[in-house]
Order: sequence, then structure tokens, then C-alpha cells
Amino acid sequence: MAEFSLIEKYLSRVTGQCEGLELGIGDDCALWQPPAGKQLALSMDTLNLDVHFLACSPAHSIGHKALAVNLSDLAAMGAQPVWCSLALSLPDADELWLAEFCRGFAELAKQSGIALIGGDTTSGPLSITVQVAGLIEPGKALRRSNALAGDLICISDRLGEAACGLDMLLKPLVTDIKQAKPFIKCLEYPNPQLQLGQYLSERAAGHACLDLSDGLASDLAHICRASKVVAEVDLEHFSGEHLPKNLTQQQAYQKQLAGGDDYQLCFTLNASELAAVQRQFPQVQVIGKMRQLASHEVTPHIEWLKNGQAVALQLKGFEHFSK
Ligand SMILES: Nc1ncnc2c1ncn2[C@@H]1O[C@H](COP(=O)(O)OP(=O)(O)O)[C@@H](O)[C@H]1O
Ligand SMILES: Cc1ncc(C[n+]2csc(CCOP(=O)(O)OP(=O)(O)O)c2C)c(N)n1
Ligand SMILES: [Mg+2]
Repeated sequence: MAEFSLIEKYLSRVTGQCEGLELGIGDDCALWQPPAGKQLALSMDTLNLDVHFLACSPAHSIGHKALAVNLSDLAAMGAQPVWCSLALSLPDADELWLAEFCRGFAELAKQSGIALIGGDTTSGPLSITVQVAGLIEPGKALRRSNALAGDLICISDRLGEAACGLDMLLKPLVTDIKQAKPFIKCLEYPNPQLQLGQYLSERAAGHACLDLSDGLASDLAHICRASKVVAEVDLEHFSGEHLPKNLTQQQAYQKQLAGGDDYQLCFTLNASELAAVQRQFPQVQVIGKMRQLASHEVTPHIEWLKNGQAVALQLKGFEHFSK
């Protein structure tokens, strides 16, 4: 099957509706009328074979994840998803693979109320790029630069399970498949925290926010730099009892703080907002506090604390091109 038949048979059926969409898949451009008084939040992320996913992962999960990691960026700003576009580079016209990919993509699109309005399909190494657009009230987006000294630092749920899932997929011979299943599910089916992000922005409950893709050690440092504050993170919240029992404490820190692929939110808020947020979102945990840079400190950074004492941890989140 060739390009235009693939688009017609698979992609054009994903669609979904969104307000203001005058023309979707099928012409040179989509036509969409933005609603008056709203701001557009735009983001784009790519998934490449052997960089972001393995060939053994089901096509359904790759469709889900390609959209989920993008929705996670909308969640991190507090935006409501409205439309997306999809650029697909495929090594061959594998209809079974494409049907399953589209099913995974379409299920999440429907669940999160986002419409696929266009894209591009080419032959080449397997690679998937999604662009998402969301709507937000002007002034309400949760920026990385809005953390204040004194804010509590929170995460939307536990970390590290997806990174354990990746290890298990990479070492199939030593993996107990029954034990591995929930971890691999976290890796393959991230759950973008859209409701939480929108709650934090609409009620102005959150200050700074981002989604955890590369790992807390790397991502939280972006908030520190953008907001010019120091993050004090208590390691007691990272004992890792939800992770496989054979991990040492150091390995459990590595998975939770630098493993990546979590797609949870990390955000800061005033302590007075915490109880209301946790009533709505009971998985939210406080992991530390922001403080001002001391007079002798020049760079914003993260301090890892154990019983109030600084601990030196050599942690590095995921970074493309770094050896
Ligand atoms: N090739 C590029 N051209 C322009 N901007 C880019 C490019 N790559 C990344 N960016 C921008 O750099 C910032 C950080 O990107 P990234 O780390 O990918 O963010 P995220 O983790 O939210 O996906 C974003 O504002 C993104 O739009
Ligand atoms: C096969 C494979 N190897 C490694 C990883 C781990 N990994 C790859 S990219 C990445 C970080 C997130 O991807 P990136 O392109 O940096 O997304 P962004 O931060 O831009 O949202 C992680 C943790 C993986 N998921 N799959
Ligand atoms: Mg990105």
C-alpha cells in the first residue's frame, strides 16, 4: 500500500473533533479558528526507534506514547489539549503495525479530547514526531521561571518505575516477566497529568511546573535555573520501596532521580495550597522546598538532603548526544 492509501485508510480515521476546526486532514493545510481571548500553548516531541523505544514494544504502545509525551508538556503548562499533528517516517508500509499504532494514538486522543488535524507520512527510519496545541487563559501558564523561595516542591506520583521497565526490556534473559509487567507498562503507557496541570493553573495553586521526561535531577534543575532558586530535596521520599527488591539504595536513587521516562509533573506551590491539591490528587507528594541562593552561592542547583545533611550524589538525567 502506498502513501496516500495509508493516509486515507489509517490516519484520516484517527481524527476526532475540536472546536474551531474548519478543515482537517486532506488539504495542503488544516484550517482552524482559535477561540477569542485564549492563548495557544504549542509543543513538539519526537520518538525515534532505539533512542526512545525498542522494536519489541507493541505498535499500540508507541502510538500511545508518541501522543502521551506531548500531552505531558501541555499538562506541565496547565493547558487544555485542542489539536495535534503527526509526522510519521516509516521504513515500510506495514499495515498491521500502522493499524495498531493508530489504535493506540486514537484511544488516547479520544480520552484526552484532542483532534488529529494533519501531518506528514514519509518512508525512512522509524521516527514519530507529534506537535500539540492547547488552550489556556492568558497569564495562567505554569512557567518554569515562577518558583519562589519558600515554595514546597511536589511530584504528581512515584518515580522510577519506567526506568526499571526499560532495564527489564533490555535484559530479557534475566527478567521475570510477571514481575516486569507493571514496570514495562509504566514505560510504554505514560499517563499525562492533564487534570492536575489544569487544576494548578486554573486555581493559580501552582507556581512553577514541568513534566519529568529526562529525570528529576535534570528536570528540576531547569526550574532552579529559570527561577534562580535552590531546591532542597529530602532523599527520605526516595527509599524506593515500590521498585524491585534487588536494587541497592544507590540504584533506587538512580532510577527515581535520573532514570527518566516518568512523565509525572514536578511543581512548586505555597504550603497553604497543599491540602486542597492533595484532596483532589492524593498521589501528590512533597519532596522538598525551594530556598534563596545564599550570598556565597553563584548558581541555582539541587541539594540532596538526608536527615538535614547534604549528600553528594552523582546523578545525571537523560541527555541526547552525551556519552
Ligand atoms: N530544534 C529546536 N528548535 C527550536 N527550539 C527547540 C529545538 N529543540 C528544542 N527546542 C526548545 O527548547 C526548549 C527545551 O526543549 P526540551 O528539553 O525538548 O523540552 P521538553 O522536555 O519540554 O520537551 C523548548 O522550549 C523547545 O521548544
Ligand atoms: C530504547 C530506549 N533507550 C533509552 C530510553 C530512555 N530515554 C530515551 S529519551 C529519554 C528522555 C526523554 O526524551 P527527550 O527526547 O529528551 O524528550 P523531552 O525531554 O524533549 O520531552 C529517556 C529517559 C528509552 N526510553 N528507550
Ligand atoms: Mg522536547
